[in-house]
Amino acid sequence: MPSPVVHINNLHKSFGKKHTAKQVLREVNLTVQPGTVLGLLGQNGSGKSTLLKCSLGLLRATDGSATIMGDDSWNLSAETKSRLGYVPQEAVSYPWMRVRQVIAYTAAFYPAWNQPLVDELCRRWRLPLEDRVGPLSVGQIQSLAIVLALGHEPDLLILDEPVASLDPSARREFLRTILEIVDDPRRTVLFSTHITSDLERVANRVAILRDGQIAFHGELDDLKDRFKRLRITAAHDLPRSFAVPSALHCEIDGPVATVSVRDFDDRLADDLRKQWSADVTVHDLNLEEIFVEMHAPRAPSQNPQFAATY
Ligand SMILES: Nc1ncnc2c1ncn2[C@@H]1O[C@H](COP(=O)(O)OP(=O)(O)OP(=O)(O)O)[C@@H](O)[C@H]1O
Repeated sequence: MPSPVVHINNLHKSFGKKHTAKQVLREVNLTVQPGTVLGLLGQNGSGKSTLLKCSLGLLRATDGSATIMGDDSWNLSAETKSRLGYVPQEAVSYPWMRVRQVIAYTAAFYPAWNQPLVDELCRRWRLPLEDRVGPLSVGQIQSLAIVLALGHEPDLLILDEPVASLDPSARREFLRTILEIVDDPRRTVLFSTHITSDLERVANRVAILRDGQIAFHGELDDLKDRFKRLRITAAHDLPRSFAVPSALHCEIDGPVATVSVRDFDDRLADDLRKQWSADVTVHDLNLEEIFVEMHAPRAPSQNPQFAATY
């Protein structure tokens, strides 16, 4: 097994003073191997940006640790920093400079700057090289930030909601670029997003933050194999006590039940067929549907087996 690019070990992060401290992350463990495209999902305020900043050493963990390429995040060496690219949610800019000048300024920090790649990305994203950065649109500033983070061809690219302000064609170009980058198995991408369809297109792994913890981390396909919607049509009306193991959500209408489950396997469908003399069909859920099911508010009594970690 190669050394992980990112390793987060039992990380806690709180903001504020002791008595009034607000805990945002607790017992977070996450390991990212080289060649991974990991999409980080979570509701607003779930701590995605905080986790990315702790990983990068931009925020200090309250407890636990994070390393990047084996280097402690809080004390990253210049060598490790030179192999990193980061696009924060609030992209830093130089409003008085022209786009061309910002690119040249940033390039000067990196001996191995790939100017042809930068030229190509500026062309694809139609960045106005002679315009000043200040009046650029939010989407143009975001595109510029991504170009600046890619110019030195980092081994690890960390992007915090990189496409939130991009139009559909710019988003498509961005996704194409990400796919090109990870064609090289040494490259790793970690990005947070709310756009689940984009994540499904480019990521091979997903991590879901919920209540300050990683509720799921694994392959996207594994997540989709586990979360299913069952339609159960029994011979007779189903009783009010009808329950399905690992159900997240259940609706009953006479003999028909529609149930979302988080731990599907074929035996579950067979057991239901036998127990209720039922016809059971199994339906796939897309990532957005899984995310919504995982976060849907439900009464504790509705599903006693429900647990925070999936
Ligand atoms: N410097 C800070 N001081 C105090 N609280 C903070 C600070 N930074 C973040 N928080 C709080 O931590 C929580 C998580 O914020 P964070 O920005 O990490 O969430 P997020 O998942 O990235 O949200 P979004 O999807 O809306 O961007 C929020 O409640 C936020 O107010």
